[in-house]
Amino acid sequence: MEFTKWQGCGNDFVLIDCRERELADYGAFAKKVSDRHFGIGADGVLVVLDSNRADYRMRIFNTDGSEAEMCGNGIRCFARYLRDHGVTDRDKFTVETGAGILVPEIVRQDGAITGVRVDMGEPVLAADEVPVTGYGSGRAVDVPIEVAGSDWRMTAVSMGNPHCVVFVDDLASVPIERIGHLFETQARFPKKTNTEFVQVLDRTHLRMRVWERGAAITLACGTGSCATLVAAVLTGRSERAADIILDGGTLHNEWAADNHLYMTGPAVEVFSGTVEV
Ligand SMILES: N[C@@H](CCC[C@H](N)C(=O)O)C(=O)O
Repeated sequence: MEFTKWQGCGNDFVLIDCRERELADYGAFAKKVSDRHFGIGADGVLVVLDSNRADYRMRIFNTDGSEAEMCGNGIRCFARYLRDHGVTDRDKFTVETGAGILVPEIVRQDGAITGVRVDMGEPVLAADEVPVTGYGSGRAVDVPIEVAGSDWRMTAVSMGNPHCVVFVDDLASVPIERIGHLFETQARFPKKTNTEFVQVLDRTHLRMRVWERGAAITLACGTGSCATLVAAVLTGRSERAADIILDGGTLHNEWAADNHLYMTGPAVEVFSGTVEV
């Protein structure tokens, strides 16, 4: 099977176009090819499919084989694949995802593609829809949570997939390698969770590191960057537009007046090849 390898802010993906040929088990494929020693190496697998509700459909599988509802860095790579490989001749189109129908748009400067801007839809804040339990059905904003024997404060946001946003004073002192998995599997999150640890640099610059559900530490998380902005605005920490500075690059996000999140950032093809399935 032919594949292309992509990265957006260092969050990397194997992309396969399955419009002509579906695989029997995408989860098993993702587990196998994501392995950095025995496979191609990636944070997940993106699958291009036809849709009867939108122009295209994207599915995303984590390195552990689980399927996620959405992937922010992934949808930018997905959009550039469609444009660069001539699948579409349009710069703006609709993509069906597990988080609904989203709209990426190719960004150009003097004609050259510089990135992708995505209408990421509206954040979901109702606790039972994130889902997170134990905080009623209202919003879980700046609420206490116990993880790894310590008391933390977090804001729960769904961008189609669940996020737990934790603001800290000193990001460098947070042992994410040790505690990330304990946040992911905290019993209050019935579908597990992605966790963003965030240090506010100023009202338009937020430094974020992530532990991703089903994939562990990655260099960036697009949906997580949107959840971070929402949590920062709701807790009075930032303006409604900010740069989210990740280990692998920077995303510019805006929570606009229409309640939609708009995320802008890079998407780069790294190499292509053929893999046995
Ligand atoms: N890296 C992604 C998110 C991928 C899915 C996530 N691990 C989950 O299980 O929800 C992004 O850029 O949003």
